[in-house]
Amino acid sequence: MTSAEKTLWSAPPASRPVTANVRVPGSKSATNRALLLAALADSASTVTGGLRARDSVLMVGGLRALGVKIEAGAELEAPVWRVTPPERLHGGDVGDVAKVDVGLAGTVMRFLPPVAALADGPVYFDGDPYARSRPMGTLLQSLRDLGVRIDDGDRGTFPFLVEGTGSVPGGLVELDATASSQFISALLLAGSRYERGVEVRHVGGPIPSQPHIDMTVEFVRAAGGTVDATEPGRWVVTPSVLRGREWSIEPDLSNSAPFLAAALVTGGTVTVADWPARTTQAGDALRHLLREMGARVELTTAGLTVSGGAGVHGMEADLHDVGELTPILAAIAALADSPSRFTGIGHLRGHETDRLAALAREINGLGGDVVEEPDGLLIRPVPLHGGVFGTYADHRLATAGALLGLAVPGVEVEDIATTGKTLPDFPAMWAAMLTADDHEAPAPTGARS
Ligand SMILES: O=C(O)C1=C[C@@H](OP(=O)(O)O)[C@@H](O)[C@H](O)C1
Ligand SMILES: C=C(OP(=O)(O)O)C(=O)O
Repeated sequence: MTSAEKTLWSAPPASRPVTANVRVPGSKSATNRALLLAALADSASTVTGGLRARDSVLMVGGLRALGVKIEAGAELEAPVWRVTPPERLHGGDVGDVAKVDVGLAGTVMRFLPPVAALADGPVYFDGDPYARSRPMGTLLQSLRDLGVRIDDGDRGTFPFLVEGTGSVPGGLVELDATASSQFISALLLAGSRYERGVEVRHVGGPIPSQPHIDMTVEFVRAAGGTVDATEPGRWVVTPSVLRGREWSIEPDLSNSAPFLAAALVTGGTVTVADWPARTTQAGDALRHLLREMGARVELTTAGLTVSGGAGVHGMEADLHDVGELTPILAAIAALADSPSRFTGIGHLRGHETDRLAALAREINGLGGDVVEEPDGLLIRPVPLHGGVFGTYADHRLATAGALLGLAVPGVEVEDIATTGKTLPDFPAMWAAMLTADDHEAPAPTGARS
């Protein structure tokens, strides 16, 4: 599709402060970890409340290609999958290989090759054209270091063939995970099934997205695996049998960000239901980040309630741990009453698109003043005007454009359907939030923090 042919979505402006209760679907990161660990377990599992969006559908498709039985249950209350692992993960035969489509999903492109290495034959990986631009070479080299044969035609990226032999020797591997925490998570998730387990040592600068690594450790342990994470930059997973179990998935807190931000920028109140009291999700940081930008934030038994009305402030923040929140925070910052500087996010150049370049280009296209820095963004708020907001197949660029459109008339977001990567029905959810006349946000009571 040329950009002229791309569909434009007229972002609805907010005619008054947004007041709504919102329920967001399950966490992408948690759903894909649970599905994968269920596939490696010794017996069947259920995954309840998981995300049904492009990234999890790709994970389901990839696991099915490896012979895992995944049945979707009735969805009266919450989506349920029943996952039955096969006796042996199945590769293909030469000339009839198993095929995994990773789309543009980091969790699928990084987490599944270490699983495919356990299959009894070759597994072919490919994805969206832009998947080839996302960092992969480090993971492929790490798998080779652990005894896995991979034919990537020396490209270090897609397409490639993982030549599964039914087992992986495993052991010690040193890698540089400055480009993505997912390299580490990928090896820890599969490592229990390697003959010698896996010892991962990071050599390099700071690792991004620590909460996501914490989530991985938590999930492997919850599946019955053993992970030693006591030494910074080193993780040891001992060989062990993973157990089938019932996984219950929390709402995706990072995907609640545009809705909560809508309350802040319009001076309204939004409550996101079922916010966990304790979680490893990166999105939990919204509680302090939105407060710093001027919101009133209360965690109650009803959920997380964010209210605006006292102004929108810029902030200086190191977003290294919570990089996936950057697009929405950048949109808030462009509407604030003082400048913002976000640092520690150079790795966002390897996300769904080069997010630093894309945010600068698109906000500036609306008249903004955003400067791309080596490891972040400097955002000076100035009056914005309408125009096309490009999204580059990036779900979080699209929701950032929608947020800007609440405050700036005439914003046309390109390819809003790209939100389906992690948030199906985003336009309908957004419209419901804006028309939620009769949805009075509950008075926050019983605050937990
Ligand atoms: O493991 C995960 O589920 C994720 C890890 C992070 O990746 P990076 O460390 O590559 O930023 C995060 O940005 C991504 O949205 C999800
Ligand atoms: C970086 C992200 O996704 P992925 O899992 O594809 O890396 C994201 O969702 O912000």
